[in-house]
Amino acid sequence: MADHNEDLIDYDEEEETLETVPESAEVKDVQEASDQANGGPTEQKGSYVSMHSTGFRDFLLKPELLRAIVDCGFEHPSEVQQESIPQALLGSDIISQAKSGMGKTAVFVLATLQQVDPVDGEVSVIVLCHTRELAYQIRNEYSRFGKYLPAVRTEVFYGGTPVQTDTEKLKNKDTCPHVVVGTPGRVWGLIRDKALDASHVKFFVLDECDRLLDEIKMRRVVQEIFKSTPVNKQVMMFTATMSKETRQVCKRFMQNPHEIYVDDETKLTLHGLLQYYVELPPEKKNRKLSDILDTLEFNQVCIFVSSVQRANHLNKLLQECSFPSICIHSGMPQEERIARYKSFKDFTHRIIVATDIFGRGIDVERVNIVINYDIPATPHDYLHRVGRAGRFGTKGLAITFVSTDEDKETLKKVQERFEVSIPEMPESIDIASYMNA
Ligand SMILES: Nc1ncnc2c1ncn2[C@@H]1O[C@H](COP(=O)(O)OP(=O)(O)OP(=O)(O)O)[C@@H](O)[C@H]1O
Repeated sequence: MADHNEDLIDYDEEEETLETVPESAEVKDVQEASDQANGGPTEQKGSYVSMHSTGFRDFLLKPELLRAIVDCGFEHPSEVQQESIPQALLGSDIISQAKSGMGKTAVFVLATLQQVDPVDGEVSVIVLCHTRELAYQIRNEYSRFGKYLPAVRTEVFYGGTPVQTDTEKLKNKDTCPHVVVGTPGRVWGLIRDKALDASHVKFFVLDECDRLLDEIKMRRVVQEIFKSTPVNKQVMMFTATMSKETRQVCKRFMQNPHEIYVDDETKLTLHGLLQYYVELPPEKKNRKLSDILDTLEFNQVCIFVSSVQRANHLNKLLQECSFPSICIHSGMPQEERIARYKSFKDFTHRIIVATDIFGRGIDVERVNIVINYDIPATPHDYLHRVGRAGRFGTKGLAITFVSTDEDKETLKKVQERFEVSIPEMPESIDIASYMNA
């Protein structure tokens, strides 16, 4: 099959208008009731995640899922899990917005695994996201949480890989997945070519939904997939950032959705994250970067740049200076992209130079420093990129290089929008302030 939708996978995000989202009254009620029942919210893990004494057990999940949750080392649900999982399990459509790294993935993975009734040869769940690496990561989350539910098969389908392999899996009853995770281009290609029969889908999930729906080309593809599924299904959407307009677009895919906004816009900044900027001319960026990497302690670092070419160049330069770096961007073969994602996740490399394909959703626990070598295009992008450090309330550090008036303007917008003060990077930074003990 011609792979003509592949260009939809990596695209430039457009500027969006943000607005403050108040916590919905209903969410507040649930929250208050839960706090009362549990003697108030509690702080756990010595971190910045607000937890509740309610446990995963209270969600009445299947024992197989509870076992897997224990294996994952999850002790308590985070706030977004606390708010969203019970609603999702009731079958209502949900839009769930919460800070980066607070466990939104587990909400839909657990909710779908709990509810799915696997029938061989039928795809029951479709999960869409905007990059191939994220799709791969989500499939792995299905494997982690579904390890004691062997009857439920999950597959990931994305572009840049042989379509024949996907088609073969889908046409054989014994290998046809019950859960399909994928990027819109490939999933639509498979449906359009009748390799994937979406007529049994009961759960439709969009992760990073604003990214999937804001850009008109991508939205059209998502719409096509949506239209090929039955009317009666549960629709769930997740993101950390969403404009008022996007929220309206999301709602058009849903029936009376339960809207869960754990954090209003000004609270989306991660509390465990130290944020600084460095003002410097472009020609001094390399020197400064090298100084930072030499001086600061880090477990793993993500360095974001604005283009494929700059990623290649900077990575080469770092390697020539003996820094253990790799790069990842859309200009490399798909297998190579996944291999690099894995080697970074497995701690084989400690520094990754990346374009925005790595800016959202990607979860690498040990990343404690993010460097915006090139400032991101929008405040939303900023929030997602720096959210790669400080996952699940851990400490982290984000440093943004600012060179032009435009860069300064973007930084100003970030500070205004998220009510955060980003000071100039001091001469020295206390290790304890950004390294977890
Ligand atoms: N209840 C929990 N207890 C401990 N760790 C958790 C819990 N829930 C999620 N995590 C871990 O927190 C990390 C972040 O989770 P996840 O990637 O789902 O965040 P997210 O909200 O989707 O972030 P983003 O907006 O960046 O995509 C993951 O490593 C996940 O395994």
